[in-house]
Amino acid sequence: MTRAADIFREGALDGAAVFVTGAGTGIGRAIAERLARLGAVVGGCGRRAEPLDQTASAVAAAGGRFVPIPCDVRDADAARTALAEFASRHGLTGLVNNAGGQFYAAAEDIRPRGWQAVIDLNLTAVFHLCQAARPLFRGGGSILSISLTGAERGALGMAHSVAARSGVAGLTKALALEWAADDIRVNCIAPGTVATPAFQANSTPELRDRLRRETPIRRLVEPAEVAEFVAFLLSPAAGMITGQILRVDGGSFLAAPVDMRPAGLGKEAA
Ligand SMILES: CCCCC/C=C/C(=O)SCCNC(=O)CCNC(=O)[C@H](O)C(C)(C)COP(=O)(O)OP(=O)(O)OC[C@H]1O[C@@H](n2cnc3c(N)ncnc32)[C@H](O)[C@@H]1OP(=O)(O)O
Ligand SMILES: NC(=O)C1=CN([C@@H]2O[C@H](COP(=O)(O)OP(=O)(O)OC[C@H]3O[C@@H](n4cnc5c(N)ncnc54)[C@H](OP(=O)(O)O)[C@@H]3O)[C@@H](O)[C@H]2O)C=CC1
Repeated sequence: MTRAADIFREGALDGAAVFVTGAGTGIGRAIAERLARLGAVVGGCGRRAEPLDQTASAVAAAGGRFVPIPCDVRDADAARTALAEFASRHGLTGLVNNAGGQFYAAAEDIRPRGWQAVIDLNLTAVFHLCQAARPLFRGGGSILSISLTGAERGALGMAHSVAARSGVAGLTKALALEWAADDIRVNCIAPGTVATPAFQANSTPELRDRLRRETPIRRLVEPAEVAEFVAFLLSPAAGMITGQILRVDGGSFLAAPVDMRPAGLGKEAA
């Protein structure tokens, strides 16, 4: 069976202009490439120019349009400027808050700067970009934030990230209500484990095997499966979907969380 669904017709997103954060690598790159193949012009940011240029080359090779705009989303002014620059040239119909991440640590080992770094990246930057996007949407828009499955259930070794993602879940619902009258939809996608290079670099084969076994559908999520869902939620087909936390996790929300604390990485949760 083909795992990475590829269900949309060519040109399904013609006329769309979507800004994707963290578009140089992993899930963000998969999203950027897919949206561009469907006809959207995609603006992508990240701190490093080189990965963005690689996404630009891949998109161009497939005949699409990708505008690399390096910036740090934790710098609110720089992020606003990057988004406004893209929107002034191409318009804006969608925003995908994908840049994010964390380190794994027991709650008692998270120091103030580590806490702040994760909250700034995974929550505060998302708020600033949503706020910046609002006046740039003309005639409606769609905002998606990439979160993490299980945030609302809790997780071991990720207290800072779970707190930030829970904040994003609340923000998603609040903005969905406030902006619905302007046809701005706001949703959150919560993936299970995705075997991106970044995740591989921060995990052992044993841990990945365990995460696979603990996922009711016995495999990890593919970036293309997140990207396809993003395309759907940005499209008019999802016109009545807003304020939702939508999991792409093979059912792992229903299973016991894996202990991500360094001392017990990959072991059974107690
Ligand atoms: C079932 C679970 C599945 C999990 C699935 C999720 C997977 C993913 O999300 S993977 C894809 C995302 N990629 C990453 O998470 C990797 C990138 N991570 C980071 O870049 C950092 O963790 C960051 C988000 C905190 C980035 O912050 P930045 O400001 O760039 O980082 P600094 O190096 O300056 O550190 C700031 C602060 O944080 C402390 N810190 C960093 N690592 C640790 C650690 N392992 N333990 C404790 N504290 C840590 C660092 O020490 C700094 O504080 P001070 O030392 O006090 O200055
Ligand atoms: N992989 C997984 O298993 C899962 C991932 N997720 C989430 O999905 C998202 C993407 O993850 P994934 O593709 O695996 O990870 P990556 O680390 O590959 O992607 C993160 C991207 O965000 C960019 N980024 C990080 N910090 C900043 C910043 N301050 N400003 C601008 N860009 C930034 C990075 O580029 P640069 O370094 O150049 O800035 C990078 O391209 C993250 O939010 C992650 O937490 C959720 C569930 C599971």
